[in-house]
Amino acid sequence: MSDVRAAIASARSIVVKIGSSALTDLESGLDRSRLDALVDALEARMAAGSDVIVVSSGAIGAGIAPLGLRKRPTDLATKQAAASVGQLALAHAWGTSFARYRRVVGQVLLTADDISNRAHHANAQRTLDRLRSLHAVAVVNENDTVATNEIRFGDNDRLAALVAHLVSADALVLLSDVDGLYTGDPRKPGPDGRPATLIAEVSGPDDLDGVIAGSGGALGTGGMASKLAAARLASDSGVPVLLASAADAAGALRDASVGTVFAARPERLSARRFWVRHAAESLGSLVLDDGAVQAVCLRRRSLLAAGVTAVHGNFSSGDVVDLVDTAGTVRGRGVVAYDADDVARMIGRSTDELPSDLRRPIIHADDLVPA
Ligand SMILES: Nc1ncnc2c1ncn2[C@@H]1O[C@H](COP(=O)(O)OP(=O)(O)O)[C@@H](O)[C@H]1O
Ligand SMILES: N[C@@H](CCC(=O)OP(=O)(O)O)C(=O)O
Repeated sequence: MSDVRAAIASARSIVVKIGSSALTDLESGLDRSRLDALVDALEARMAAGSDVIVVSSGAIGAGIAPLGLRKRPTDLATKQAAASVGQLALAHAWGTSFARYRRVVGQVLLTADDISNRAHHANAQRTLDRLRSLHAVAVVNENDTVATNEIRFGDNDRLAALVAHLVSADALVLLSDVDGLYTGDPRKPGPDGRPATLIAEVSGPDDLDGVIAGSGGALGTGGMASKLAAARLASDSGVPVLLASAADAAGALRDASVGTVFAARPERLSARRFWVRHAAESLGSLVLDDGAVQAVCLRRRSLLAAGVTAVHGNFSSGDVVDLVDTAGTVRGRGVVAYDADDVARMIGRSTDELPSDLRRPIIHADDLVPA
């Protein structure tokens, strides 16, 4: 067995995320027998000595049938209404299913803001920790009814990876309707007409070269791209990831013998760099010329005004901004040292042309993270 699988199999604390497609269908809503099978597998892992936090999608999926809607809503207000109906059913179903084992469940609803904001972050951490010490299972979901387009998590894959980071979990398990990462969407033939093949282990970004991460099904939201982004986020915080089918939950949780595993990076990203890359919301962007992209994103130098060609957004000193190249691709992120209007006055000028109070780099190398 590979080292990564062994680490996941023996992880003391794990976060397990279950996608909408694994728990709900369009016509019948929540599938209780599938949920019971998942709870059996989770309970077996807990009986073997692991602490488990569940991140459960499915609120919108569970709210579709009771509201008489025929497909997954696309507008925010209907999604939020469906989530408010479905979350009640979802939390109740988790509670009833775990009650078969006399296990108590606590519902934890979070938004992206709760992870970026230090005070909320500490509260969420404390609640999760206390639920664990009381032997209750936390069932986490995005707080859909208060989340807006701007602040909502891209999806629960990201939320699950942020929760794994928050509680310093030893492993993250993503359970979906697909049995792992394929070279392309397994529902479609690849560009050469051949079927996509399963990738058993991803050791680093090079293993993803040529992989096509497509969109999700009728009920899922994130698709494979969001699972890869979540795996990267977890890997940056030193957490290995297993992606498997919810139908294989028993094997996935027993010995990590199924699906695709993603190795954690050897050294965790520092807390500051992690926050810049993953938690903070970007409030603007700076366009960099080719020389600045090379210096900053590849050679990790500080960003000077001379390499910036345009500035967008209304940010203040201390905010996080995206760094984009001239083709519009995001190449990194950083904490900007000046307000947007100061940056606008400085761009394209060499340091000795600038007044003495504007001679610090626009972004210091320690505050920069490549994409
Ligand atoms: N490269 C790929 N490998 C595996 N699945 C892929 C890939 N590209 C796209 N997919 C699709 O992504 C789907 C899983 O995403 P999604 O429906 O959002 O799941 P969930 O509801 O579990 O979050 C799979 O059913 C699969 O069809
Ligand atoms: N929070 C929402 C959607 C979450 C979501 O990311 O869905 P999925 O891609 O199936 O994990 C819900 O519970 O329906």
